Amino acid sequence: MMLAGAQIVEDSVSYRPENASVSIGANPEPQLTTQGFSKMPTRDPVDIQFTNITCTVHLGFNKGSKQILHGVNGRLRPKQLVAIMGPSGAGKSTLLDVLSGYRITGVGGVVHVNGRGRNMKRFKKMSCYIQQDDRLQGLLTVSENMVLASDLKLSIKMDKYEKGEVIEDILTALGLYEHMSTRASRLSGGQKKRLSIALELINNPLVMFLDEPTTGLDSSSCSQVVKLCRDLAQQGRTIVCTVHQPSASLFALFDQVYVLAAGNCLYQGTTKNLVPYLEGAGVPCPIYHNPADYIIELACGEYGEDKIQILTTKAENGRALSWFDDPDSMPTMEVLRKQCPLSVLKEQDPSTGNEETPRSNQRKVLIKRGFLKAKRDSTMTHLRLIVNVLVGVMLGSLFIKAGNEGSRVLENYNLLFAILMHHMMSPMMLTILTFPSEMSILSKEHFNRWYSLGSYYISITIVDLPITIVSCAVFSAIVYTMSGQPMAISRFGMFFAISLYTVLVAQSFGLMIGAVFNVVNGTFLGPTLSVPMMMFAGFGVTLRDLPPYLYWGSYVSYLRYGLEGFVGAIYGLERPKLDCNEAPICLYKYPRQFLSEVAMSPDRFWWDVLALTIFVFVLRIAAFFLLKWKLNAVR
Ligand SMILES: Nc1ncnc2c1ncn2[C@@H]1O[C@H](COP(=O)(O)OP(=O)(O)OP(=O)(O)O)[C@@H](O)[C@H]1O
Repeated sequence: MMLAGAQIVEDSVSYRPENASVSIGANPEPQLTTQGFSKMPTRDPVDIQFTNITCTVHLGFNKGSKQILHGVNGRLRPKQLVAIMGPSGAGKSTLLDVLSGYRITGVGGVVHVNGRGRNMKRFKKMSCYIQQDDRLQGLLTVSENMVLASDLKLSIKMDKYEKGEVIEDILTALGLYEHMSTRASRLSGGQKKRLSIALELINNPLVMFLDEPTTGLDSSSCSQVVKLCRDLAQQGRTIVCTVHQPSASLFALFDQVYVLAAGNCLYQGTTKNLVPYLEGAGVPCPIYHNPADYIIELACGEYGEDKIQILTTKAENGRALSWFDDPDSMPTMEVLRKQCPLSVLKEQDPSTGNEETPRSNQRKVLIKRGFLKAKRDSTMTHLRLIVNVLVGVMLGSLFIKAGNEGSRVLENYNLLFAILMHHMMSPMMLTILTFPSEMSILSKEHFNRWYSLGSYYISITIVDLPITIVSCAVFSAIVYTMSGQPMAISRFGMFFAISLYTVLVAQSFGLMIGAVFNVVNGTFLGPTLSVPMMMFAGFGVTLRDLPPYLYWGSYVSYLRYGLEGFVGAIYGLERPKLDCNEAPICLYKYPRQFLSEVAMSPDRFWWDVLALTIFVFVLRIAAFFLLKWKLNAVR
């Protein structure tokens, strides 16, 4: 009999397309139960205390700054499901960002974990952050998402059957087992949310932060997700969610609530103590009124701004612990430190790097995932091929047989520049348009330590290479033969090499822009920054005619090396005189004459290759550092 876990592994390893027989509509939503989720936390529970947390953002040049959190305090107890509540703009997501360690800029205050100042590296190893938008690999099925995540997050010493058992356990507990062959993009909102949780549960985190896990869900899905979180918390985890305005029944599912208004804490304690707390503060909750609704109305200032002040003072901005159950028995920091001595922490601290698996494994899994995504997104793969064939045929027809005719040398030169434009624009724009959409998933997975940025970067470079090479080869073969360029393997090889290098440089340039700017700004910047490159390429204004003070431009324009390389490939290598069949006088019958006219030397081909190689490396490395900077800057 095959293990069910192995079934999951087999399913995804063979990359079976979606199982049409598994239909969301046809199957009733399975009941969620973490009773089946056998993976209990393996470490001591985590008690988090935060003191005087502030967060300030800069609003831009000359616009000053804005303080979002005003020195809030609080305690997040283990085995508790904690709700951070408050009106829109109160600072809930910001507080969650700070507590999870996601936000680092403009943050003040201290976070203690089990009585000690937070060690970010250790904390990240025990926690995960699930952001509001579901950042899933939509092209992959549930089981593929899980298998690839387990390959990245579980020890490489575990075999696929052991990993399969973990996955099966989680999917069953989260009611996703029936949907494991469904693509993530086709799941319902609640199922997507559960898949986001399932992916992070793989390495069994002790602390989970969830930003608005109930937003956009119907009441039944809301309570399913919250019950799931509560069950996970009861197993020994610390789970913190932000919620907008829960219904009375949903509110009752939380153990602890933390209410924010304009960056201040109005209440911190158990859900059932909220009503007596409000009564004690002189703002009693009306009978038959949902206390969750009432405190939000108070936080919005509907009953007067003074009430906010009263509640903030009474809650001591989160310092007061008297509204917890049994506040006197709550362990002090000293007790917590004794319960969790450094010697134990030392044993628990893995000696490996930031991620769970070695970088070689990360690269292998990411490359596998990249190829699978490329295979699934066949439209894009086909489109790239078709565009290259079409443009190749179009240019080939426009400049048909221009390559060997002495009277059409200038025409052929135009063709070479047009080819260069094609190699520059299509890959650059494709990268600028597609890369920003990858950023949110990259940011989530990288923050949750699935892989290093270097592994990701190398994998996307490798995954794109085959289709880039094939498209470029197809285009080159079509345009080269149709336009009647000299039929010599060496010349075609040189022509293809320059084409490929130009594509790689343009892609790297697009990556630099896509890593930093959004689609709108990138779409403007990419072509705009390419114009000076065209000016300095030596087309229109020859390199000889460039004013001396602008000559430096020709060195920084990769198109100059591309054009020079093309000219070297076609007219260099001591090319004999050209045919002169179509006109009585052929000005450039002798290729050397033409080369001197455009101020290009025939023997610079290898210098051009070297320059383009340097461009590829420098721009790729620059794009990597810009990406790294961007990932930190958004935090
Ligand atoms: N980078 C930023 N620059 C300027 N203002 C910001 C920035 N980040 C957050 N804010 C502001 O800080 C306040 C709190 O934002 P936050 O997203 O934490 O609120 P929230 O309580 O989670 O709201 P919602 O429930 O609507 O998501 C808002 O007024 C928001 O506009």
